[in-house]
Amino acid sequence: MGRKFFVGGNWKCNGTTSEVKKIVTTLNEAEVPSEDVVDVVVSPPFVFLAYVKSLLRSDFHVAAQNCWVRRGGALTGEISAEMLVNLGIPWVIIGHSERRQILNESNEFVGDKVGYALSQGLKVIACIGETLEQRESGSTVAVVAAQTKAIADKVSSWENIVLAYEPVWAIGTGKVATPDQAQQVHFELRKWLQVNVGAEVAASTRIIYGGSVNGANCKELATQPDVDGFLVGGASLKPEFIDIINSATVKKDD
Ligand SMILES: O=C(CO)COP(=O)(O)O
Repeated sequence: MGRKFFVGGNWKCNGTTSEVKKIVTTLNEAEVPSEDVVDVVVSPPFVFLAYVKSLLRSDFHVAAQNCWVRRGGALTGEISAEMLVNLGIPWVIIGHSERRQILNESNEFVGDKVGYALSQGLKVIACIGETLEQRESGSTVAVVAAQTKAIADKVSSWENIVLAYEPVWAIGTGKVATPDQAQQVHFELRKWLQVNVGAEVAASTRIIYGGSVNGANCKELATQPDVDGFLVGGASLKPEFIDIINSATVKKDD
């Protein structure tokens, strides 16, 4: 298969300077597989990006948690993709459910953002996922397909995209998707990419899982053939994030 494992740490709106320093020190001292085996990307709040980048070991990378949908300018409070490029920030998370839900970011808006960020040279962790209500009504696949389509409509190359499947009901709830539940949706997403984008993109695009991943449940999730890594919230602030990075070497089920 050859998809490199990807582990992202989304710190969300957390941290003080001293807490950030402590997390980075732990990461810098960790024994983990090489960059050939796993991509590790941590995403601090904007205000700590430059600081984290300056302290962080060179085999780990940083991501912003958002960026503006088009070129910067008279947009008080926003951060543009160009600024991230200027700071040497390689990655950005786009379309996280907290922004979709709390800040009403639509599928189209998220698709536009992904397209613009890629056009500026950023790599994108694009987030999708259904709510509990949508899952219970049986529309999970339709919801994530529509979210993915809005992204695919604005993207000509998938080379710099990681797709993060994060069921909303599993985020911050301690209610992790079972390995089967995650695998099922990842499989459907890969199939969607195959039919609607192409076989090569489907085979090479990393689809990572997010939602209550921790040091104890990561290994079993990592055995699933279509789970190519994780986007971790709460546990990325703790030393167990190292265990999650190390799940990159778990053997996949056939
Ligand atoms: O939203 C997430 C990562 O982007 C997941 O958060 P938790 O790992 O805290 O559930």
